[in-house]
Order: sequence, then structure tokens, then C-alpha cells
Amino acid sequence: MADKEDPKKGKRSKGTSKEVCGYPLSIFFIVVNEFCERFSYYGMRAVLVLYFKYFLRWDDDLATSIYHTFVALCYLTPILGAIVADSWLGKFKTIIYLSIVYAIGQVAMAVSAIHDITDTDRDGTPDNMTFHVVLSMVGLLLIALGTGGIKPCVAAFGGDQFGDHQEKQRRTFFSVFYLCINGGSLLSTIITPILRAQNCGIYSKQKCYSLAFGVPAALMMVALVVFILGSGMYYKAKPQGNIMLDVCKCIGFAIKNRYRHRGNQYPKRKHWMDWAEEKYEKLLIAQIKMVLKVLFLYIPLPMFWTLFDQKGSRWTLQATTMNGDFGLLVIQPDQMQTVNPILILTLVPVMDSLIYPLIKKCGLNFTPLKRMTVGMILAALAFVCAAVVQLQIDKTLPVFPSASQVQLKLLNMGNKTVTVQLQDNEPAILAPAQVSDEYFVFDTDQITVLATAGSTTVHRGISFTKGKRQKLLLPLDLNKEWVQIDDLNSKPEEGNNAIRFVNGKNAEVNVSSAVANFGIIQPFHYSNYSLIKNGKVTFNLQSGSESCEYSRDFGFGSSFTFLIPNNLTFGQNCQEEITSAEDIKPNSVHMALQIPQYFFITAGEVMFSVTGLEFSYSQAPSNMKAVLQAGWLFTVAIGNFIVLIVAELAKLPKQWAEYVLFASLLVAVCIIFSIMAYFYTYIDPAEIEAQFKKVDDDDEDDKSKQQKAEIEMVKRDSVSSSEDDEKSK
Ligand SMILES: N[C@@H](Cc1ccccc1)C(=O)N[C@@H](Cc1ccccc1)C(=O)O
Repeated sequence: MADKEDPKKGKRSKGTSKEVCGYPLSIFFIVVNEFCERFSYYGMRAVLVLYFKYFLRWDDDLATSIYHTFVALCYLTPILGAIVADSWLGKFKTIIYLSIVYAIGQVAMAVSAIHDITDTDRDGTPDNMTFHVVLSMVGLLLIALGTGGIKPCVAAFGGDQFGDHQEKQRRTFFSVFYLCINGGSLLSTIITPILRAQNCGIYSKQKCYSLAFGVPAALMMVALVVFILGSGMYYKAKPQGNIMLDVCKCIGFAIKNRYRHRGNQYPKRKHWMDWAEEKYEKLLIAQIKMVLKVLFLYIPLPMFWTLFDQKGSRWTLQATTMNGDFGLLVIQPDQMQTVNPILILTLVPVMDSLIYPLIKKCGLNFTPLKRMTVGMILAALAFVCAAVVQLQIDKTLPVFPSASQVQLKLLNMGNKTVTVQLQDNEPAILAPAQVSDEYFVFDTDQITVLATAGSTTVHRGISFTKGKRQKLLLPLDLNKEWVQIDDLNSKPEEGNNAIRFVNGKNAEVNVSSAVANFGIIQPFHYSNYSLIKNGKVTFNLQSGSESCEYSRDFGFGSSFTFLIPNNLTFGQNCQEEITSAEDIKPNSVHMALQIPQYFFITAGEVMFSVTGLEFSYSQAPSNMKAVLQAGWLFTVAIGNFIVLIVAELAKLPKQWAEYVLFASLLVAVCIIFSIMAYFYTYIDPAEIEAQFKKVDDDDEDDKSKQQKAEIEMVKRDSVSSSEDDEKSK
């Protein structure tokens, strides 16, 4: 197509950019911009909670709530961006200005993560934490404003580049746009955690959060430059005044006017917005009707996002109780989330080039709203899968003591067999350096213990704290102190293994390994727990000049207490001599079992989100495209709030039951949505607008014809009256 300029505006007109394979060339700059921007956003988000926890030293609760508040804010600010774009600056300028704000925010985050800035004593930890907290909060606010503000504009601006003859290409554009989002986010969620794990610093080496934030900052600058480079090729629709204010005033007037004319004597009007006709243009009223129709349809949508956004929270927590060993690859629980963009990159092309055309060939009219309904059903199915997986996991999870119970294991540190009778239980016989296999469970906090070793018999009453798991360490000489130690009362977090050593020897033992240092353990004492990732670990045990090695393979989420026996001989290795107590079994349900739920939620996302993005654009009047995109994103924000509310209110004792509850809620909402969708009639906003403009033009023509006729009549009157005058004379 020829490269035309819009003669009226002196700018490029719609659908006239240079074309490549039927697509406007300007689209290339927009999709590359989106790729870099999403890399920047998801890359920063991937390490944010860890930055809060390990750099700013916030506790888990504070870190999680600030994280969710930030995400919710990112989906509330699109309203602001859309208003600015549609009514004041236009989409192009809004994207440029807010991208600058966004890039400044990312740079602020990167600077806030340089520990050397306030590390005056050079010990590796920042000395003025307030500086880092304030700078990072300012950074996050700017990022939320930037990413949210430009979000509704970029998609709508892309859609604007297509002419009316490029309807099919525009639909494909939204799919490609979605692919770019996921390409960018996939790369960044893999890369930034790797960058974070590096050590960097001027005076002392620490985890490199500044690099993990710095690279997204650089990508945001690239996004901005790429977008500016395309400047000459874009079609830039002009903002049409403060449209949002006009819309609000018009709706307000319609309501007031309807209320004033509420009696039976006033004839009814077709639509309540028609009560604004006395004061407002028919075109504006028609446009508001179009927007309200779509917004009404949006009411049930947040429920989809409520389920969708639990990938990052509940499903990741579920993965922490699973086994991530994929042979060549060991997947960490939070890395399971990358399955989503990977599946998007495969499913979008498959849907577009295979499934949808096949459905069409079968003669079925798979309308956007039908696709969205199917998307919801798939998301509900994903949660049913999650519930089934949870039931499997629950079977393998340890049963921790209730608030009124005590659980107890016995550990014989001596070198004689001990017989122990706990309350009225059968006596337990423990060989030297043996640990009882299972926990004894009591519903009391006072237990009588009768222990016999050789000729020594000791009878003691022992107090316990209810709700705890403990170990009772029986010493070499039963008459000496019996040590009670707390075991873990929950699974170790993030698939780690919690390991500790008990020293049954009469001498100090130093235990170390490449991944954790247990320090010097006093005789008949124990070390703290150390968290160890999965894989093989070799422990080095040293007592005086003697040492030996003990190796062990760890899975995910286990807890072990290793006993250094009293009679340990430090040979070449102590492999056979160390006793281990498996307090919490490693996760046995494989993470691959989460793939079906990821598949269903992602297929649901493709049908729901990709289609919804395009539907929001196609059903919006020309001057409110960005506003409807913002409305779409607002449903995401509401969905996130529902997660917090439902999880707080429902507080179901079983996780699988919560998954089923969410699936049922979505099915109920989906039924309501399908009824609403059934009554929705698709419109072509451009056609409707054109009709009103035509009516206006016709009215204008009629008016001028009438004026001409009136002038003619006046002229004729004056001529005839002068003729009459003449005659009368
Ligand atoms: N599939 C997501 C991207 C993603 C990447 C890595 C982990 C989780 C998710 C996606 O395409 N997001 C889009 C659309 C969207 C989805 C949900 C809420 C708002 C928008 C995006 O624009 O980020």
C-alpha cells in the first residue's frame, strides 16, 4: 500500500504505514517494545520477594503483603494511563512519558540494591536501611505507575495501526503480542534469578540484586528507544478532549433526567442513557452505551483472574511439597511457573493455526465470548487437577501434632540397649545409637518415663509443651540430665532439607560441609538445623586430630537428625557408623504431576485472556479504546483482591477443599457469564459511529437547506410585498 499522510492532520492516517506481508511495519516496533517491557517487569518481579526478605530483611508476611499490594497497584494504574491517553496526551505521548517514569523507577530499584552505598563499616550489610527502603518504595511506585499506565495504551495503540481492511491481521497481532509478552517474561524469569545468585560488590561481595534489577532497567530503556525509533511510522489517533469527564457528566445527566421524569405520564425510552438526549450528542450517547454494554459483561470476569493468579502463590507452595528431580534437571518450586509462558509459546500458534480453523471447518461459530467461556471452564478444570494432586500429596505428608497433642521420639545416645516405657505404652527397646522409628503421640503434657539400661533403672516425670514435636535424648548414664529438643513442626520451606547433628561422643565434634557449617558440637549436645538443597552432600566430621566423611543424598522437603554415636571410630569414612533419624520424609509426589493443571490454566488463559484483549479493543468506540483496555486490566486487580478475601474468609482446613471451592465458584460465575454472553450482540463501533456522523451530516444538510429555503421565502415575501405596495400605489 502507498505510504500516505493524513492531509487533515498532517500526520499518517490509519492503516497507511508501510506494509510487510499485509501487516503495518510500525507493529514491529510495538511488539519489540512489549517484549522488552515485559522482560523488565517480570524479571524485576521474579526476585522482588527475595529482595524484601534477604536484602531489606523483612519478615515473610510483610514481604508478601507489599509484593501483592505492588502487583494490585500495577493493575489499578491502567485507568490513570487510559484517561491521560484518551483525553489528553494521546496514546503515543503517554507511552513515551510513562516509559521514562518506568525506567527511572527501575533504575531507582537497581540503585537501592547496591549495599556498598551505605555500608560504611564494609561488613557487607547496609548500615542505613531507611535509605534502601525509601528508594526501593519510590522505585516501585514509579514502576507501578509506568507499567500500569502504559499497559492499556500499548495494546490499543497496536490495534490502532491496522486499517479497516486489516481485520484478520489485527486479530493475529493480538496473538503475536501475547507471544512477545510471554517470550520476554520467560527469558527474564530464567535470567534474573541467575543474576541475583551472583556475588558482587565493591568492598564486600553480596548477592547481586543490583544486577538483577539493573538488567530489567536496561531493557526498559531499550523498550523506550525502540518505541521512539518507530515514531515516524505510527498512526497516532488524536486525543478527543476530556472524554472521561464528558462520559461521567452524560451518565449523571441521564440518571438525573430519568429520575425527574419518573411518572407514568412520561413515555418510556428504549435505553436509560437515552434520557441524556436533551443535552448530549447522540454519538456520545451511543458510544457510552457500547462501553457500558462491555463493562457489564466484565462483571463476572475477575473470578477467572482469582484462579489464574494463584499460580504464583498457592501452586508454588504446593510445588514446595513435591519432588522436583527431573533427572537431568532439578526444578525449584518457583521455577515451575515458567511452564506457563513455555506453554503459551506453544499453545497460541497451535490454537491460531490448527484448533480455531478446525472448529471453523466443522461449521461451528466459535465467537470470542464462547472462547472466553471455554477458557473459564478450563481454568476450573485446572483447579480440579490441583485438588487431585493435593490429595496425593496429603497422603504423603507427616501428621504434625494438634494443639492438644505432644509427639515424641526417643534417641539412645549411650552404648547400652535401653528399654523405655512411656506412660502405659508397650516398652520400646533401643539398641545403642538407635532412634525410635515413629513418633509416640500423647494427649497430655506430663509423661512418666521408665528407662532401664543394664542394671540402671530411672523413673522420671517429664513435662512437654503441647502442640510440639520433640526428641528425648537418653544419655550414656541414665542418671544424668535427659535433654529434650524440639523437632520441626512443619515441612522445611521451598523444598529445602532441614539437617542437624546430635553429638553422642564424649568429645567436641566439628561438623562442616560445602553447603552448611554446623560448627563445634559439645559432647551430648546438638547443632541447630541447617537448610540444605537437594542432591548429594558430604559432611566432614572432625574431633581433635581425627576426622572422617559422611555422605548422603537428599531429596526435597525432608528433615533428618544425624547421631554421632558414642563409640564412633574416625576411620576413612563414617558412612556405616552415623545413625540417621528421618523426622520428615522427603517429598515423594513428583512435580511433573502439576503439568496437567498448568496445561489447563494456560489453555484457559489463551482462550480467555488473548481473546478478551482483542474483544475489548474491537468492541470499544474509537475514543475509548484505552479506557476499555484499562477496564479489562481492572478485572485483574479485582481478581487479586478476591484471592486475599476468599483465602482469609474461607480458611478451609484442607487445601484440596479450597481448590474445589475456587473451581466451583468459577463454574457458577461461568454459567452467569454464558447467559450474559448469550444476550450480547456484537457490534462494529466504527459502523455505528459512522451512522451517527452521517445522521449529523444529513441534519447539517437539512438545516442548511431549510435555512436557504427560509431565506428564499423571506426574499420572495419581501419581493411580493413590494410588488403589492407598487400595486396598491
Ligand atoms: N502468561 C502471562 C505471563 C506470565 C509469565 C510468567 C509467569 C506468569 C505469567 C501473560 O501472558 N501475561 C500477560 C497478560 C496478563 C495476564 C494476567 C494478568 C494481566 C495480564 C501480561 O500482559 O502480563
